[in-house]
Order: sequence, then structure tokens, then C-alpha cells
Amino acid sequence: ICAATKANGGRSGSIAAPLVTEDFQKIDVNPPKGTRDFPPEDMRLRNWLFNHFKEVSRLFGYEEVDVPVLESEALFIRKSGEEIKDQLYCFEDKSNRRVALRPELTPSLVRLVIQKGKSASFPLKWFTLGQCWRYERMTRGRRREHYQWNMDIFGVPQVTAEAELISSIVTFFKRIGITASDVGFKVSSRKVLQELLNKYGVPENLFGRVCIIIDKIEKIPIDEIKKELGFTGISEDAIEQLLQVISVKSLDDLEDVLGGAGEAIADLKQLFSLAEKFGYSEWIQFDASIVRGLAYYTGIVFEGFDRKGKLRAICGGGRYDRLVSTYGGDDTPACGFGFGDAVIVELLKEKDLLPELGQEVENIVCALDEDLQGAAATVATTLRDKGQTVDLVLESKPLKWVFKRAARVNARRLVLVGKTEWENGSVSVKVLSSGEQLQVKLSDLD
Ligand SMILES: CC(=O)Nc1cnc2ccccc2c1
Repeated sequence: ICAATKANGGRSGSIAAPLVTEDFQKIDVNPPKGTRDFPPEDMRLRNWLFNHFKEVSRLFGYEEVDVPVLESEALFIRKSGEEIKDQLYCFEDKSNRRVALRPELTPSLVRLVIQKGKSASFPLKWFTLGQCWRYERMTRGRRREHYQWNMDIFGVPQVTAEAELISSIVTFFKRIGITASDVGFKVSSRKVLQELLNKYGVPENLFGRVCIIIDKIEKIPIDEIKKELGFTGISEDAIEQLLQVISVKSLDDLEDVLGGAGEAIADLKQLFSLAEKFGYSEWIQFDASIVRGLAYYTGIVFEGFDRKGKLRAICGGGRYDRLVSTYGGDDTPACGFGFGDAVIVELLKEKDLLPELGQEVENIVCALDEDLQGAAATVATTLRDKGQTVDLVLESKPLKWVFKRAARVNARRLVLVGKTEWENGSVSVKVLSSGEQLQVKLSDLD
């Protein structure tokens, strides 16, 4: 108990102005830079969104897992020039361990898969919802945390895995009223780049770096891209070919450039035909310029976008077949996606699809005078034991106050405990919508 409260005999509030000792100064009531509080009305929207995330994951038969927000820094040290690494929220703890607040969830899931090792019965279909962090210079005023929904499949090399993941996101969108005319998915495969780099004899270990540079194609000028690609040591005409191949507009054009024999074409063709069967063809389109900004993707990559082009990517994911082995596990195929809680809310606002979520309480229970407070407590407990929500008035208040509160918490009915009724075991119930008032025996209250 802080000193100030102790000085008041352990109670704070109504006595003479609470003593504030010199030990405490006024605190800043805002949350740390780049972070958010969730007061009740924001928390209702967040729970609404997260319940849809979780319901969809369960609909698809995925199991929920959780991993710590704090991880060893080593989990996120990758030498591929990713933005996520520059912004790592890392520090040294009191035992001189290098630790980090996770910037994403996938590495932790992979760590857990390896930890489970042989005891894991594949395929694993996991989902999780967790807060992720980045440390950005506040110059950009961007957020330093967001919540991410992830669904991942371990142990399935076929494209059916990616097809099912996209289907789960389409299911989510449809549940909240978003249609294929609002959003779409751009789909490509990193095997396109891989086949091209192999053709030019570019060493495998440059693959991640090249992808990260290409991912910036819309964000920095093209000759900056060329310069950065040049630094990796790949040849001029390889660079020309690269930039040419990521601008093709259709799978057929891609086939002309790459030839029809490669895995990239085969995977993408299979994905588009599965999309037909899953019923989400009108949601997806091939877009060779999609690489995504994480180094570890190795195959199909996809991202959800708003067709008006006003917002950043809504979600994104893909196949990462080498990550488990890179971290020291067996050679396990894997794919998954991340879906943040920020852009989707902007989209819902845009489309006027934000739900109206008020507090819902079934009963307000109130004693009509203070020596019936105990009786009110009994009534509240009786109702709560029947699974009814009760807002029990905890101090004696004028009836006008009680009616105002009933309106604010959107109570369905008022349960008033009065002297005479209570003497014959009854309470008076007022249904607020109809104004109907009736005497009810406590035993009949439901
Ligand atoms: C729009 C938004 O808030 N993005 C966001 C916010 N915080 C993050 C934190 C870690 C990684 C990615 C993040 C992304």
C-alpha cells in the first residue's frame, strides 16, 4: 500500500484531502508513447473483433496457443535488412540477458514447434492473438504496439495449406460485412524470384536480402532499388530481368518469361484452382510485385488490400519452409499469416461497418433504503447464480440516480427491494422497455 494511503489508515477518498507524501509526485496519466489504453468502449470493440478472429480459427479447426511477449533477442536477429529488425524493442535485463519485446509471432511459434519436436503430431494448425512491439523514433508518430492474429500450419508442403489460410481470412471478412468489392488479396510466389536468381547463379544466401529490397519497390525510387540490388553483387542484367519479371501482369505472361516448368507457376495455378473450389476466386488476383517484407518467406506470399487503395496492407502471410530448420529444427514446411488490429478498424470506419456496442446488463438491483442493502445483496446473488447479469447498487442513492444509471448501462429491468414487499419475500420488478411493473416472489425471480 503506498505511503499516502497508509497515512489515511488504509482508506483513501472521503476523509480530509488525502495526504500526499513527498515520496509521490503527480504521474502522467497517458500511456507510454505509441501505446494505447482500452477504456470500456474501446475494449468492447476490441473484444468484438478478437472474438471474430477466434471464432473463425475455431471454425477451421485450429488450436489456440500462446507464447511470451518477451523473447530472447536472438530469435529476431536476421541479417536481411528487414525494417522489423531495425525497430526491435530490445534491452538487457538485470541478468545481462539480451531480450526483446516480440515484433511478430511467427518466430515464437517456430520455437514452440521445435521444442515440441518429435512429440508434435503434424500437421499442426495453430492460432494465436498477441500484442507485438516495435521501437520507432516517435518522429513518425506511429504506434509502437499492435495486436496481431496469426494462423499457421506446420507440416503441409502442398498449396492446399495456403489456400485454406486465405479461405479463413475471407470467412472473417464476410462475418464482419466486408465483401470482395471492398478488399482483395494480391498473390504471388517468391519462387518466381528464386527461379530467376538461380538462373543467374545468384547464391541462395542473398535471396532474403533481395526480397527485402524488392519489397520496397513502391516505397523508394527505382534507381535506389537498383543501387541496393547492385550492392548485393548481383549482375546488371539479373537486376533488369528481376524488375521486368515483377511487373508482369498475368500468370500467362509469367509463364512466357519463366517457362511453364517451374514450381512457381505450378503452385500459383493450383492455388487459383483451389480458390475456385473454396469459393473465393473473386477475392484474389495474381500480382508479381508482391514479395512481403519478411526475409523468411520461400513460396506463395499474399496480402489483403483495400480496393480503394487508401490504406496500408490489411493482413499478409505466406510460406516459410526454411524457418524451422534455420532455427535448428527438422526440415518442416510451414505457412501462416498475420492480421493486425489497426488497419482493419480504419477500413471498418471507412465502410461504416463499426458495430454499435453498448454495455449490456440485464438487471439493476437496488435497496430502497439502506437497511435493505443486505437483502439486495441476496437478490443479486440469487440472480447471478442463475447466470443473470446484475449491476448491484452498492450505496444508497435517490431513485432518479438509479434510473439514470439503468439507462446508461442499458439495463433490461430494475429490481427494487422495498420494506413491505421484502417482508413477504417479494421484490418489485420494473421492465424498463415496457414500463411494466410487477411484484415477484424471490423464488420465482428469473
Ligand atoms: C498500423 C499499425 O499500428 N501498425 C503497427 C503497429 N505496431 C507494430 C508493432 C510491431 C510490429 C508491427 C506493428 C505495426
